[in-house]
Amino acid sequence: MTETVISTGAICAETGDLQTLMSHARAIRDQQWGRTVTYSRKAFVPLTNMCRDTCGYCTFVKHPSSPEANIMTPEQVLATAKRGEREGCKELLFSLGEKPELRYEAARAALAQLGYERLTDYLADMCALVLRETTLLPHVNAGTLTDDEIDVLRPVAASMGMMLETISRRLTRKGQPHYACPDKVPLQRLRTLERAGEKHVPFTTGLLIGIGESFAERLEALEAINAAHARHGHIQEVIIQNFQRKPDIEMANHPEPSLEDMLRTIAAARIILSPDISLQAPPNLSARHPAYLDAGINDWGGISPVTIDFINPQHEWPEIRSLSQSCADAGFELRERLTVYPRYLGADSTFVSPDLLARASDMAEASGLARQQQHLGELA
Ligand SMILES: O=c1nc2n(C[C@H](O)[C@H](O)[C@H](O)CO)c3cc(O)ccc3cc-2c(=O)[nH]1
Ligand SMILES: C[C@H]1O[C@@H](n2cnc3c(N)ncnc32)[C@H](O)[C@@H]1O
Ligand code: MET
Ligand code: SF4
Repeated sequence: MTETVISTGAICAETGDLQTLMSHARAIRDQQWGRTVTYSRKAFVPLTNMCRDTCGYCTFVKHPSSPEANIMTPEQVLATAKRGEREGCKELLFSLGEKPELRYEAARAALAQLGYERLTDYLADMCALVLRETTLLPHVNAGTLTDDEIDVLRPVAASMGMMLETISRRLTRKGQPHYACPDKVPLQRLRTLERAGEKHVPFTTGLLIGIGESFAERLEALEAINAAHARHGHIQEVIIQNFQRKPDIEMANHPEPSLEDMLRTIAAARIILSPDISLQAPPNLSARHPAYLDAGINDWGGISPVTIDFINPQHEWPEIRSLSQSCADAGFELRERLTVYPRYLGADSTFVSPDLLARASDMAEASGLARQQQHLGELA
């Protein structure tokens, strides 16, 4: 199966010559995206760290009995958003635990204190608050979503996302990272991808690499993402994220994926996925930027000048200026983008709700100008 990855010749993505594989991937990237690599300047809001799942790799999640368990108040959300706005951010990334109220009384109580029964309704109101009080565009990364949840979030989120993580059901068995995680059952993740497409939501997804999946399973997952995009055209970007070991997780002794493994996977993704899907790898999860560019990525994802990466808190964001320099050294221009990609911002787009569409289009236009001015400023 792995041999069908490249149509132009029989090269196996798993064991074939790495340089050949990467040069195929680069060629596709260069043709579609050129020598521009993008990022979104964002502020990160971990709305709650309570979650009904217990992924073996997650350091973010806290049991409701932990003193660190919390739901952010509207005041806290707004404070972060305002700080981001002052620092020139355009995206507010909400990343949070999934449906804790379905599992824990303490989560229901905390939500009730805020006046809510369902976390998603609170999330939607926090998106609305950010839209009302700031210039930021909300991006929601809240895991699996029902039809109704998408309907509630769609009017107030410019884009949404959920990592598919893996397509492997094996990883839901006892002793595996997704054991007893109802939201990490691959069929549920795939259903969310499909629903987002049916409802025309610009969508981010991706794979978590090195949690016990086989190489063939990664390719299968990429094929599934691509098939959903072929049906609906909604996948704006795919993230290839390397598992990061941390001392306080179940997988504290699980090996991290090697650089070569990451490069093979990134290149395979670029070759399998439709060229119009942006390919992203995070710049803070390794000092591997130039190699990732060589393997075919065109985006670094959200980079925050104001908040840490709450999901991988030990990894600092590269300063945007120094990232820009290292991209330039590799022959790429680093450019800012919005959370929603330009192709969903046409005047007759059905992918963004009307109010948000007008607003995001204006921002795209204005920031294009601002960018030019900034560039000229730097030259002066
Ligand atoms: O800072 C992070 N941003 C993460 N983001 C944010 C992402 O980098 C940007 O928000 C998007 O590229 C939109 O601009 C995610 C977004 C998703 O929709 C799904 C998963 C992720 C995962 C992360 C992550 O681990 N760390
Ligand atoms: C928001 C996303 O963060 C990713 N995520 C969660 N824990 C880790 C980790 N230890 N290393 C890398 N990525 C992680 C998951 O893929 C999740 O979907
Ligand atoms: C820290 S993970 C944040 C998003 C969601 N809980 C997921 O796993 O997909
Ligand atoms: S990765 Fe997401 S779903 Fe899994 S435990 Fe952490 S917050 Fe919950």
